[in-house]
Amino acid sequence: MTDQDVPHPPVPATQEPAGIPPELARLRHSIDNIDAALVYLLAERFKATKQVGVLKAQRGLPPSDPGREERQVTRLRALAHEADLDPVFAEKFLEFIVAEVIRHHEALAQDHTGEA
Ligand SMILES: O=C(O)C(=O)C[C@]1(C(=O)O)C=C[C@@H](O)C=C1
Repeated sequence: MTDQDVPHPPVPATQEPAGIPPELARLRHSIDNIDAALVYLLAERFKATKQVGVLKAQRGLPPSDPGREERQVTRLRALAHEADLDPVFAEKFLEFIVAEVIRHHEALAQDHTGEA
């Protein structure tokens, strides 16, 4: 059984202490919504990369693809620029995620090698 199989109630927004300025409470509520969206978006990305990992393991392809990463970084930096987000931060964020994906791919490749 995985964590995803366990029924759980909807996750409420964070509980803020009484007496904080309403503007701060409103902004924090918005931040909570954005964080929730980020978590769901990341979960979808990892679902897709897991399938990529299986495909690569089955075909004996290397877990990482530096050429693809370079193209992604170029595109992401341009998007960040357009969106008024620090491109250096955007690149670091992608690097952080991709490093985790590669770790997953390596584990899948290991499992695949271990199969009879
Ligand atoms: O596109 C791939 O080949 C992937 O394995 C996915 C991904 C990514 O997370 O975007 C991860 C590792 C690769 O080095 C490049 C990209």
